[in-house]
Amino acid sequence: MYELTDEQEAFMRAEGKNVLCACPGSGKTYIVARKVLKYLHQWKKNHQGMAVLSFTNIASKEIMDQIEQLIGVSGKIDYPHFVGTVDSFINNFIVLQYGYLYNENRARPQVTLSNIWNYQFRFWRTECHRKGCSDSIEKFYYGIDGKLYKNHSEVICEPNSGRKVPPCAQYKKIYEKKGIVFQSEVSSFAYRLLNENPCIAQAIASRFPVILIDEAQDTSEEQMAVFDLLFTAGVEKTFLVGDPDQSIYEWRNATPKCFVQKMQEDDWKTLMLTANFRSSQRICNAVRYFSQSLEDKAANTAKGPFAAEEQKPILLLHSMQTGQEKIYEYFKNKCKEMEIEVVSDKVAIVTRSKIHSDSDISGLWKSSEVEMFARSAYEWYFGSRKKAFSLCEQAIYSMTIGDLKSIHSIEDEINRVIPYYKWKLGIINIMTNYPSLDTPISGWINQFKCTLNQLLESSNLVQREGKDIANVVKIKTRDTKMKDFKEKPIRVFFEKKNKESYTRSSVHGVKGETYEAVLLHVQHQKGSNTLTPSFLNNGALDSELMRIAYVGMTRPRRLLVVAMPGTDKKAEYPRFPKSEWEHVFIK
Ligand SMILES: Nc1ncnc2c1ncn2[C@@H]1O[C@H](COP(=O)(O)OP(=O)(O)OP(=O)(O)O)[C@@H](O)[C@H]1O
Repeated sequence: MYELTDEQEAFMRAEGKNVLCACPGSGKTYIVARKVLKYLHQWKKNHQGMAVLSFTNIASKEIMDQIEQLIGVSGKIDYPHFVGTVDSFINNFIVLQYGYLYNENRARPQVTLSNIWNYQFRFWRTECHRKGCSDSIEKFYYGIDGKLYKNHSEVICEPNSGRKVPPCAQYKKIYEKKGIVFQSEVSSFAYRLLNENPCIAQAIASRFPVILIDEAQDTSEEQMAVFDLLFTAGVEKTFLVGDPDQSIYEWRNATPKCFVQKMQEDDWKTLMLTANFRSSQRICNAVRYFSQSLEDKAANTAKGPFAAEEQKPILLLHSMQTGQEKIYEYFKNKCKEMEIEVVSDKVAIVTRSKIHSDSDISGLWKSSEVEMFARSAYEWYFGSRKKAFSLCEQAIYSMTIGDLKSIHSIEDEINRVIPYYKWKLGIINIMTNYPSLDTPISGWINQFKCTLNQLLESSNLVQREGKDIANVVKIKTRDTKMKDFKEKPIRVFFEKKNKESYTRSSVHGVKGETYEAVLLHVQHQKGSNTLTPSFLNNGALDSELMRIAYVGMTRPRRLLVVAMPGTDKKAEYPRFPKSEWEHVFIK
């Protein structure tokens, strides 16, 4: 066990309601594991436990692994405690247990991703069909404010003459009565349950008197509203651990706002971890310009084994014509000069761009179609919706119509079988129902099989011989090199590419990781949500894009290089002052 810093000690002593704002490399998982261990040793209650929550199964597993390392034996934290994801906590302990109160049969609700029931409803209007509302009831949900939303926008619809509520709201009632809860509304449903039934909130608070949320900067507003009700209902000890500067999952409704707000509330105590055990002091000094939390504050203190590294971070400026290989060559040579071995767990080249090459497991995908679906899902969530559509379309075409190789125009071929506009809607329906990319790959495949089955059944498309779902949607079952690959979230198989000697990854793919040297490559790309030199120098610190840059820059221990176009030697780079950054020009 490490000797703890004063700040870490303060966290170990803390009781009541606490927010721990922890800088990169401060050992969040380590200190969470120590805290949990401390409580486990003291625990005397048989039917009340701790809830130790994070956002992905992988993160939960990391906490468990860390605890095992500390106690030196492998085991499981079992009843009465719960270690798992925020989603599974809300599903299992709130929605599935008490949701029966809101349906007519008093049955356990069904949480679902897609609408497989298609209940009949006579009152749709032409406009409802035109806007696509009649076909997408799973996109409607009540927010915690009680208002009806579709795709994050409030539904503002003039009710039919004589009707008090719009048809979508009436249709939604039918589903509600049958106990069908769509995944998108689980948190707001849980909120409503607790809000309208304070005794349930009290029961859960009493079942879990200690709640600890790791990576709490990624809590959505709805999730935080649910936890707020539990906190006020009597949870005795609460710990929100996170770093608002590292919130990079807005696409799944994560927002650092809730976390930051707690830091400002009087009844919450804010604790800080400002010692960085990962990076050199020079890196800590240089990256503070990209952190909102450190605006007008001192840099974090480097306390790790490379705290005193002499090498300044490098701003590598090149012309628009400079080839990528030249930039990488410079970086690799610099690594060699610093005696950093260029291997994938020590050296990483990261970009903001979202799509990367395939997994490291050979023969992972058992058909070209399943790979296209998985790739399409990755594009759908992280990349280009157009690419996602094209991949999904090709996979469905190959499963139901014919060989892709022999066709000239996919649209013409499809039109022979089914009107293209109907086909297009079908594809969109499949994509909007892709399971989350945080699902472990084997679970993702199983969930996707069910969704695809339902969606193909509801269309008139017939699967070709040998191309049925069971044959096509399949992955490898065993791998000798990576035995636990089935437990890994599916996104992992697209985020990294370790085939070269170094790691190549999107910033999302290296979140939480440590390397000796990192090159953040600011590629020149068109588009509003890309990193550019001007954004890095002048962009808002509270934007997700800046946080993505910050996460990338805070991964290395010894060498940080940021490469971007810039040939004017007199140009100003306000966030890369020469006192902290070495400016290097290459042609
Ligand atoms: N008191 C301590 N003394 C020495 N090392 C420590 C101490 N506390 C934590 N550490 C180590 O510091 C390292 C911190 O890195 P880690 O990746 O866990 O940080 P983190 O907070 O998760 O960072 P990030 O949020 O940037 O991913 C870990 O290896 C951890 O074991």
